Amino acid sequence: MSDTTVEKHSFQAEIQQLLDLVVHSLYTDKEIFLRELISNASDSMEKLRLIESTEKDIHSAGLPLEIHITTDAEAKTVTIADHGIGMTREELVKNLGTIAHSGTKAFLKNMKDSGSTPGNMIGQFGVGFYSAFMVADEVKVHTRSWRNDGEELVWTSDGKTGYEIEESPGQERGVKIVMHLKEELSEYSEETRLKHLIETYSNFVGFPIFLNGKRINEVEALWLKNKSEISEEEYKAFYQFACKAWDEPSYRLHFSADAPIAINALIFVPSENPERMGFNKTEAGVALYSKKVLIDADPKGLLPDWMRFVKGVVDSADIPLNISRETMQDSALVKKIGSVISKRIIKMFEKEAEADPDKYRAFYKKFDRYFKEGIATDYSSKDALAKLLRFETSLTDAGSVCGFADYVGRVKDGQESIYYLVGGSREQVESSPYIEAFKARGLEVIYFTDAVDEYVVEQLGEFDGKKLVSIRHGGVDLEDHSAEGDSLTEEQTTALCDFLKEELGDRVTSVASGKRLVDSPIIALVPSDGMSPQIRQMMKAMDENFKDEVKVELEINPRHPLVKKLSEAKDSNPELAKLVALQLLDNALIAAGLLEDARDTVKRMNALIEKAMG
Ligand SMILES: Nc1ncnc2c1ncn2[C@@H]1O[C@H](COP(=O)(O)OP(=O)(O)OP(=O)(O)O)[C@@H](O)[C@H]1O
Repeated sequence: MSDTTVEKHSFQAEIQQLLDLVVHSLYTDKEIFLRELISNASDSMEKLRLIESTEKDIHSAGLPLEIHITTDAEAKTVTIADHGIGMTREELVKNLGTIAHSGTKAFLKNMKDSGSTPGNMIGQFGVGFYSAFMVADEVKVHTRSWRNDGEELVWTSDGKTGYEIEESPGQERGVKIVMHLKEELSEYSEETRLKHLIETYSNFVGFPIFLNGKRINEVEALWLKNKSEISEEEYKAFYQFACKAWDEPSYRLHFSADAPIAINALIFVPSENPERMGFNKTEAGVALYSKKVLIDADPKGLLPDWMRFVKGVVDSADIPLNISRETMQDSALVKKIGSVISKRIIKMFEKEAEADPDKYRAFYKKFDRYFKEGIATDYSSKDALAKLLRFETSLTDAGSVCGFADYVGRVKDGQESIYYLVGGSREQVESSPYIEAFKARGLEVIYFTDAVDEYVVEQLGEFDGKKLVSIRHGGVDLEDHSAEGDSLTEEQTTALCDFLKEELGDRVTSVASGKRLVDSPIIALVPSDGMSPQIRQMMKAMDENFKDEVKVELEINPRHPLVKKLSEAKDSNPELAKLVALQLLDNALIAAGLLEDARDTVKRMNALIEKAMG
C-alpha cells in the first residue's frame, strides 16, 4: 500500500449514537477524558507485559513502558502516547469503529429508556476512548502493533460520521493519540491544568506518567503496600480508577496471606448496584495479578458468580504468568485462591454487619439479591450466607430488621423450628390468620416479603440445626394453648368435621379441629407437600396451561361462635349449613390467597344475604 492511500470508513450506527451522547449530553465533567485515555494506555501496557512472558517475537521489545503526555498551547493539542500492544489495521477498525462490549449496548439502551444516567458512569461501559471527542474536534490515533507484521498507521476522525486510516511512517510500537482541542476548551492544553488532573485521577497508575517530559505520578501497586501507609483518599481514588467505579466504596477488605498460598488482595464493595438500576448483569470485577502483572481483568472462575458485584485486585505470586485464560478456569490453584477470598469477603460482611447494623442495612437493601442468589447457587457458602440475611419478624417493629442469629438467640426453650411466613408485605402477612396461633403462644415468625424469598428459604432448609418451617403449611406441631371460651365437645367437633368433609369433598384433603386459631373460625393450610400461593402464581406466569387444583387442609376453631352455630345448623337447617360450609371454605381460601375463581362465591354470598334478610 502506498503512503497516500486513505481508507475511508463509516462508524457503526451505534457508535454514532454513542458519540452523539458522549459529546452532547452525557458528561458535565469533560475533564475525565484524560483519565479514560490514561487508563487505556495503562491497560495496553499491562497486556504487553503479559505477552512478554510467553512471546519472544515482540516488535521493538526494548521500548520503555511509560505514558507520555505532551501539550501544545499554540497548536491547541494534547497528545498521549504509550508503548503498549498497539493495534493492527483490523484492530483499529474493530476496536475504534464498532461496539464490541455488550455492556455498552445495554448502557445505550438504558440511556434511551430512562433519558438520563449519572454522568460519570461512562467508564464502566467501555466507551472510554470516545470521551476524547468531548474535548476535541479532531482525534488522530497513530499506532503500531506489537506483532512483527504490523503496519505504521494513523486513524483520524472528527467524531461525526466516520474515520480514515492511512499510513503513519515512523510510528513506534504502541499508540499515540493527538487531540485537537475544541476552541472553547483550549484550557486543556495548559500544563498546570493537566498536571492537576493527572494527580487527581491517575496518581497510582502502574506505569510512570510524564507530562511534557516531567515525571508526575508515583508508581505503586497499592495492594502490596502496608495498610497503615494508605490514606482513605488513596483507597477511594484507587477504587475509582482501577475498578472503573463511579461511586464511593461501601466496604473494603485489604489483606495478605503467605500460607498456604501467597495472596495480596484489595477488595472493594460498591455502594451502588447497577443491576438494580436496570443495567445488564454485572461482569466479574476482581482482577487477577501475579506479582503486579495483570493476568486477567475479569477472571470468570475466580469468585463465585453471585459475588460479581465486588471489585478489586487479587495478586498471587504463586500463579504462573503463562497461565492461559482457558486453563485458568480449571486451575486448582485459582479455585483455591478464589475460595480463600470468597470466605474472607463473607466474613467481612458478617463483621461489618455486626459493627454497624444501620450501615449494613442500607447496603443490604440494595445488594440482598446477590446473597440470596448465592444461597441458591453456591452450596459451599450457603450456611455462611444465611447469617447475612435480614428480615422483619413478628417481634421486630415495622421497618426494623434482624437476622437468623438474632431469632435463634431469642427462641423459647425446646423450640426446634424457625417459623416463617411468605407474603407480599408486612401488612399482608400480619393480617393473615396463620399468624394468630403463633402470636398467642409468643412464638416469633419471620416475615419473608421479597418475591425470591420462598425459593431461597427452601434451598436453605435450616439454620443452626433448626428447621425452617412455613406456617402456611400443615403439619406444624404446636403445644396446647389454653384458649378462652366455651368449646364444642369432642364429639360435636368430630361430627362437624365429618359433615364438612362430606360437603366439601375433593376440595379439602382433611378437616380437623386445630390449635392454631384464636380469632378466626377456620383456616386453610397448604399440605406439607403442596404449593404456596407464591409458587403457584409463578408456575402460572411461566405456563399458561398450568392447572393444578387447589387442595387444602382445613382447621376449624371449636370455640368460635360461628363454628358453634354451624354445628347446630347442620342438624336444624341442613340447607343453610351446606351453603355456610362452602362459603367458609371460600373465605379461608381468600384469606390464604388461594381462591382462583370467585364467581360461585359471589352468587352464594348473595343467596346467604337474602336468607339473612329474611
Ligand atoms: N492505548 C491503546 N492501546 C491499545 N489499544 C487501545 C488503546 N486504547 C484503546 N484501545 C483499544 O480500543 C478498545 C476500545 O477502547 P475503549 O476505551 O472505548 O473501551 P475499553 O477500554 O475496551 O473499555 P473499558 O473502558 O470498559 O475498559 C479497547 O478495548 C482496546 O482494544
